[in-house]
Amino acid sequence: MTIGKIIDGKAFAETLRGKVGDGVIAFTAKTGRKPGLAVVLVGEDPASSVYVRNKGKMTLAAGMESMEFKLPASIGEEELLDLVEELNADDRVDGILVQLPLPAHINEASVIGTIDPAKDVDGFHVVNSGLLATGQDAMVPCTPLGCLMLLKDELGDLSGLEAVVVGRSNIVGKPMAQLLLAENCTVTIAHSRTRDLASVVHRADIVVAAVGRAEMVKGEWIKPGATVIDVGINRVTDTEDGKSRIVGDVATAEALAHVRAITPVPGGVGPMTIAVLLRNTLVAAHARAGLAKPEGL
Ligand SMILES: NC(=O)C1=CN([C@@H]2O[C@H](COP(=O)(O)OP(=O)(O)OC[C@H]3O[C@@H](n4cnc5c(N)ncnc54)[C@H](OP(=O)(O)O)[C@@H]3O)[C@@H](O)[C@H]2O)C=CC1
Ligand SMILES: Nc1nc(=O)c2c([nH]1)NC[C@@H]1CN(c3ccc(C(=O)N[C@@H](CCC(=O)O)C(=O)O)cc3)C=[N+]21
Repeated sequence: MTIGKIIDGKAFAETLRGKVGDGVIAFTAKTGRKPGLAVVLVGEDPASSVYVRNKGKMTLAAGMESMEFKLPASIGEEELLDLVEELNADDRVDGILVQLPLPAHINEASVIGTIDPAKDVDGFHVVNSGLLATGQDAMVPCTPLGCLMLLKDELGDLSGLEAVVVGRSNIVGKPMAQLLLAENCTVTIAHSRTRDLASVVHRADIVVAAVGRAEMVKGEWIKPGATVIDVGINRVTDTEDGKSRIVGDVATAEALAHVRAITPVPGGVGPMTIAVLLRNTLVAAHARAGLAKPEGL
């Protein structure tokens, strides 16, 4: 039996971060300042704290300015909106990321809608999602853009391929579908009300799983030779050693016998998300400084 390839997202992300680092040096030489990324974390969600710490570390390693704002979960919406306005007005800040989800008493859409679209390095503002949906130059959400980079690296031209995106969130599923459509894929978006998910997935040359359910996409659902991108980050407790580890939305071990290539969890899409965040921040810094878009990113 042939076994599929495991796509090394970690290595790809490292290369991308290296290119971003070169771009940062050039930007700093031209403008006399470093690109700046502000990350806002509300509450104490331990998983979120890990992402924020990693992002902060990588931002500094790429030569950028990192600003972190840790706010208590009890903060009012007005106060959070005021902070976003301050960051909008701060010239040192090129990118603003407000970690999601926010506590239930805060309206996420109002917070995202308050971010200056030019600093919206997550690409979540309706201006950016609208630009993406209409085929215009936009800030593109980091995770889907990272997935697309891996797919193009693996497959080259995606034109005409059948793509199935499982999940329709605003942060992963929907923008992923838009990107694949722009690459001329025939795109299906599946979700919790989809009937016979197994046979929908079985049509796909490209499967992107962004569900948030540990190993729900089974190996036998995958069409032989398909390429699978596993976005899921699910913390599970190992039944054998009782230790906690993270797994994706795809049953990877089973899927390996069917796929052409698949991203692992960890070491697949996650590191790409952070690398693209830095890339988007560098791109935003160039646009705000009136400089041409950096090449090769
Ligand atoms: N690696 C990375 O960088 C990132 C990873 N993630 C991870 O990706 C996963 C998805 O994240 P996100 O999009 O924010 O999640 P959401 O919970 O916002 O969306 C999940 C989607 O999956 C669908 N879904 C849920 N259950 C099923 C089911 N049984 N069958 C088919 N579809 C189903 C939902 O459908 P419906 O709309 O009908 O409810 C929904 O559209 C999570 O594990 C998250 O942790 C997220 C962001 C970045
Ligand atoms: N405004 C906003 N933007 C986001 O992009 C955003 C967010 N909110 N909320 C949470 C999700 C999740 N997310 C991840 C980023 C990196 C890894 C990552 O680096 N993962 C590594 C390590 C995982 C580990 O071992 O813990 C990996 O998969 O190899 C995972 C998940 C970004 N998100």
